Amino acid sequence: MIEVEHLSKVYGSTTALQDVSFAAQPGEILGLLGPNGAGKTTTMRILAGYLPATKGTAAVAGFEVHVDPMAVRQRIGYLPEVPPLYPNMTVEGYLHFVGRLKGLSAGDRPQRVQWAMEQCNLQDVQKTLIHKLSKGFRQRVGIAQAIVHNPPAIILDEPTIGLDPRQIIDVRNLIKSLAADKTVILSTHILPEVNMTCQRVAIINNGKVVATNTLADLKAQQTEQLIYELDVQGELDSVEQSLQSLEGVLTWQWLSEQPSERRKVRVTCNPDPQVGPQLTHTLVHAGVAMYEMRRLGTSLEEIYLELTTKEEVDTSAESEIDPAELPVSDAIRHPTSSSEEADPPNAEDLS
Ligand SMILES: Nc1ncnc2c1ncn2[C@@H]1O[C@H](COP(=O)(O)OP(=O)(O)OP(=O)(O)O)[C@@H](O)[C@H]1O
Repeated sequence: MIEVEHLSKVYGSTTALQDVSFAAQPGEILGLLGPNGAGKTTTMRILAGYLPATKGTAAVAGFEVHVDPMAVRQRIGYLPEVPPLYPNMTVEGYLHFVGRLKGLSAGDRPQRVQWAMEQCNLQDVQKTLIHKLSKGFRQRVGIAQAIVHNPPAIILDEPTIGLDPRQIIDVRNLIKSLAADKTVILSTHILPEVNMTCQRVAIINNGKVVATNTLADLKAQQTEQLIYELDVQGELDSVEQSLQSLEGVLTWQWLSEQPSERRKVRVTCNPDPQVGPQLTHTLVHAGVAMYEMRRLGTSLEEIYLELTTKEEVDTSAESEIDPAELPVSDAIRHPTSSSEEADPPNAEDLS
């Protein structure tokens, strides 16, 4: 139903997406998971037809976005990060207005608006002005405007951001009910969101898809390796030669470049439990001082962190903050860069 193939997007000197591919089928909720700035919004805006891709294709129900944008817009519902609402309209009036923009006939509109309000549990506030609604209700109105024309595909950009826990549960349940007969893609930077709502996840980092799988398979895949983080002091060559000499060591990656030859290194090994003791023995024997050796777990949070910090770490040798030293939950829930401001509501966003 939704197919994205080799999508790239360049904004001036910023490459926001590089060769991104994934697909989602009817009845499925696919989570697009990644830290701030990963490229989630860019992907969604291209899919919704609001932004041209630099390369690659995005298609909905067999229609390519750049070839037949009108056909795609009729088949897709899009909730941007900030819903494009008109605060001085009533909920019902606004949904009629959006229905008209989306090409619903005057005869069909009352029934479709009623249906969207029922789906999103908005009947009690249908005559209320939008600016008087709570954030949770405004989010539901945002979802209602995305589904009012009954599209088979829905894309939701961070649909639960800023909601309180009760509202989050309500919106998640609403999304699950919509997915019964539709294809839903939602973006989030929060792992629990995917865990709670999605069957499958595409993890995106620095504009690239670094994993696509069910969460269960993702976990199974990662437990085929053991990962150790070492804090060592010694000649670089001695450390690297020691690592190279061990059969169980698959790869390693320096996490920090620090003075006085003390560094952190992340070592990926095959799952043989003997590799850990062998590592210690070989390094100490080579005259390398070991301050710490930590085996990284395989919780989903750690897997996500591993997948989404790899490249950052590789290229951040000179940065003052070592991402590997951030607490896992902080790095995931409180990424350092700020969110992109969504476009201000305008009539084009409603079309
Ligand atoms: N209009 C633009 N002009 C220039 N660069 C942009 C523009 N929009 C996005 N970018 C850059 O493209 C990259 C991807 O941004 P995007 O908003 O798609 O990420 P995101 O994963 O949705 O992030 P967030 O979770 O913060 O919304 C970032 O580096 C961002 O700064």
